[in-house]
Amino acid sequence: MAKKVRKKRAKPTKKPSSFKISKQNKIILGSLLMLFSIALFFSFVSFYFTWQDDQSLLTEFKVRNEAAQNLLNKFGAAVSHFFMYKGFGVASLVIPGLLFMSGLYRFLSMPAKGLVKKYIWGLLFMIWISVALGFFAAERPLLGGLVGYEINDFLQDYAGKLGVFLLLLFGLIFILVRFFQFSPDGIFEFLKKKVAAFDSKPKKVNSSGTTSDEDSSFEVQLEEDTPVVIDTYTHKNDIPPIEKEPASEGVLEITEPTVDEESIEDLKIEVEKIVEEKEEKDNIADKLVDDFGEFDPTLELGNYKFPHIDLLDQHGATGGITINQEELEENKNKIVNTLKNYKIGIAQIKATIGPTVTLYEIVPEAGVRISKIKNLEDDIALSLAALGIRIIAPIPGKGTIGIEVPNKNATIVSMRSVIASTKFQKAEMQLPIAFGKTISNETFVVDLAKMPHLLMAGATGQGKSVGLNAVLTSLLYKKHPAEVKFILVDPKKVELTLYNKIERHFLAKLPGVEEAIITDNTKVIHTLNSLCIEMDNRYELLKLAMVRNIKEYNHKFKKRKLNPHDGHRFLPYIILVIDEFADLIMTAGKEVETPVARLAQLARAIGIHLIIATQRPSVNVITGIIKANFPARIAFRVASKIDSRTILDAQGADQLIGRGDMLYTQGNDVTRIQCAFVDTPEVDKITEFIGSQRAYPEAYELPEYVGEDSGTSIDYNISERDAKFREAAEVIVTAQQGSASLIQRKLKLGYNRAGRIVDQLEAAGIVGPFEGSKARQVLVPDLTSLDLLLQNEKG
Ligand SMILES: Nc1ncnc2c1ncn2[C@@H]1O[C@H](COP(=O)(O)OP(=O)(O)OP(=O)(O)O)[C@@H](O)[C@H]1O
Repeated sequence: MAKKVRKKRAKPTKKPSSFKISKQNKIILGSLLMLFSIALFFSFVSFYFTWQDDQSLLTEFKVRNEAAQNLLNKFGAAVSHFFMYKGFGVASLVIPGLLFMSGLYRFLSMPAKGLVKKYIWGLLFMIWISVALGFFAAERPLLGGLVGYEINDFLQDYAGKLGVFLLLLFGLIFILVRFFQFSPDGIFEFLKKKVAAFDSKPKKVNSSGTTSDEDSSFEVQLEEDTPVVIDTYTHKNDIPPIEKEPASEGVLEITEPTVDEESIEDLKIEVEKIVEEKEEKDNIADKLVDDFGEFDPTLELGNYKFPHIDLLDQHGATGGITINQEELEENKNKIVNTLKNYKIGIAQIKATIGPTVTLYEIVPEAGVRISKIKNLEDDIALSLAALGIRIIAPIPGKGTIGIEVPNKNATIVSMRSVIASTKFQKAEMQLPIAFGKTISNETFVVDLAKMPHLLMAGATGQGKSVGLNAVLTSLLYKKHPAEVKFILVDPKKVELTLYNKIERHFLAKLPGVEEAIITDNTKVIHTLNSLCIEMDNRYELLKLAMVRNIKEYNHKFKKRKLNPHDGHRFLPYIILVIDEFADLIMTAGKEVETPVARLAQLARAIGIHLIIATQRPSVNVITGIIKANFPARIAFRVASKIDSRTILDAQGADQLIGRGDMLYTQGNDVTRIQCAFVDTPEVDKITEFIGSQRAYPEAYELPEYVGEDSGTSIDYNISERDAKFREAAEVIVTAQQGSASLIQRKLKLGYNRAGRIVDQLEAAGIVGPFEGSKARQVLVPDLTSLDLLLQNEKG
C-alpha cells in the first residue's frame, strides 16, 4: 500500500522529457534570428527610398543579372514589398524588432516567458501605427501600407473620418493604459517629480559653482553639524586641511538620485523560492506520514491474530452467581443476634452478593461506637461458624459498617468472563489487567502502567501463580507482540515454563542466552542490571526526543518525527515478572535489591514495569525500599496479621479464604477481589495459539551487561598470583567446594585475601563464576588434573 503511494508520488517529480535545445544551439538560433532581423531592418529602411526603382524588378525576380537597389538586393526588395507595401508600411519595422528580441532571448538563454505577450503587443502596435499613418498620411500610402490604407478606407465608409479618428484615439489610450501602465495619477506624479527635479537644479548649480561658493556652503554645513565655535586664529593648526573634492562630491550626491521610470517597469523581478528551513523537520515528518501513513509497529507481524475467547474455559460458572436465600437469611440473623448480645442495635442491613463473599452492610443505631463492632470480629466469626470474616468499619465513602461473610459455595470467576466483559474490552488503558471481580460482581480492571509496579504476596497455595497468569493472560489478550515484552523470572522452574512458546513473540532476553525464562539467580542479576542499562538508554532517547514519557515518545515516533538513524526506535513496554522474590533476595541480597529498587524508582516513565510475587511476605524480603516503590500491592491469604501488615500496611489478608480471594490496594483503599481463575491448560492453549503464528526472528534483545563477577572479565597475571594460590587450589579441588570461607579456614587467611585467591582461581578456570550465596562450582575434578592444568599454564 505504502509502496503504491510512493510510486504515484514519484512520477510527477520526474520531469517530462520536453523538447530541449542545447545551449550551443540556442546561441546559433539566437544569432541567426538577430542577423535576419538586422537584414530585414536594413531592407525595410532602404525599401523606403528605393521602392520605386525596384518595383519593376519584382516580376523579374528570377532574372539573375538584373540587380535591385535595395540593400539586400532582390530578396530585400521582395520581402520589403510584401511587408511594407502590401502590409503595414513603416509599422512593419516592428517585425525585425520582435525577431531581434526573440534572437536575443535565445542567444542569452533567457526564459522566454514574456515573449508571447510582447508579440501580441507588437502586432497591435503595428496595426495601430499602420492604420494611424493610413489615416493621417493618406497622401503617402507607403507609410501606412496597404493594410493601413484599406482598413481606413473600410472604416471611413462606415464610421466617417471622425469615427476613425475617435477609434484611433481609443486605440492609443488602450495602448498607453495597458502597455505603458499610464494613469492620471501616474501622469500627475510624473509631472510632480519633474517639477521637483527642476527645483533642485539651482541647488546643483550653486554647489558646483565657483570656488568661493563651495567654501561658503561648506561653512554652513560645519556650523550646522558642530555648534561649537572654533577660534580659527588660535586653533589654526588643529583644523585639518579641507579637501575640496570630496566635499563638493558629497554635496552633489545629496541631490535626488535619478530613477529611470521606464527601466523600472521593464525590469522583471525573479523571485527566489523561499526555503523554510525551520519547519523542514516537521514537514518531512508530515510528508512521510502523508506518503506512508503513520508508523505502525505491528506491521512486521501484520497478520498476527490475537487469541480468541474460546481458548478460555467457562469453569462451570455459566449461570452467574447463585445464592442460597436461606443462607442469606441465616447469616443476617446470626449477625443481628451476635450484635444484639453485645448490645449493639442495628438500624438497617443490606447484602451485596459477590462471587466468593457476601457483604452485609450495617447501619448501626445512633450512639454505637465503631471500634466496638470492630473488636467483635472474632466473636462474629465464631457465631457465624465461618472462616474469613472481614469487618470494614466504616466502609470508606459510606456511613456504614461492612461485614464480609464467605459464601458456602464460592463461584469461580473464570478468566473468560472477565476478558469478555465490556469493561475490559473497551478499556482505554496502556496495559489493562483484568484481575477478577469485586464483591459487587463488577469486573476489576486496572492499568499496570499507572500502578506502576505491582507487589503480590500470599502464603503458598493461595492463588499467586493463578494471579500472575491472570495478569499475563490479560495482556496477551490486549497487546500486540510489538507493544509489550515480558521478562519472566521463575526460580521455581515450573510455573512459567509454558510461556517459552511465545519467546519470539513476547519475551525479552539477554544476548547470547539460550532460555528466555530465567531460572538461574546469576542470570537474574545480569538481567536486572541489563534492564537498568535499557532504562538509561531509554531515558537518553526520551531526552533526545524532548518528551517526558514512553507514551509521548511512541506517539512522536509513530508520527515519524523521530529519525531511526538517530537511534530512535519504537519502544515496547517491558514487564519484568519475578515469581519468587524471596528466594532471590535471600540468595543475592543487595545485588538484587539495588537494581530492583532503582528500576522501581525510575522506570515508570520509560515503560518498564515490575511485578514481583513472593510467598514470604516478611520484612527482610519486602524491604522498606522495595515497599516504598511498589504502591500497588496484592495480598492473597497470609498466615498472620503481621504478614498482612507487611504487604498492605493493613490487616485483613489473614482473614481471606484463599483460592484467589485477594485484597488489592493502590494507596489507601483496600478492595476485595476474587481473582479470575485461569488454569494451566488454558494458558497452554493461549501460548500454543500465539506460538504457532509467525514470530520475530529472535526474542527482544536486552542490552548486554558484563557483570563484575563474570569469569572472563577477571584476568590475573600468573606472576601476580598469591603465594598461597597453589595450596588454595588443592584445598578447593580436594574438597570439591569452591568457597572462600573454606580457604579462609584451612589456610588461616583473612577474608579479603581468600576472596582474592578465589578470583584468581576463577581466572585460572579452576572454579566457576559467582553464584550468589551458593558455593562456586569446582571445574577441576582431581589433583592430577590440577597439576596438568597448572603445568600447561607455565608451558
Ligand atoms: N482465582 C482462583 N479461583 C479458584 N481457584 C483458585 C484460584 N486461584 C487459585 N486457586 C486454586 O488454588 C490452587 C493453588 O493456586 P496457586 O498455584 O496459584 O497457588 P500459589 O499461591 O501460586 O502457590 P505456590 O506459592 O505454592 O506456587 C490452584 O490450583 C487452584 O485450585
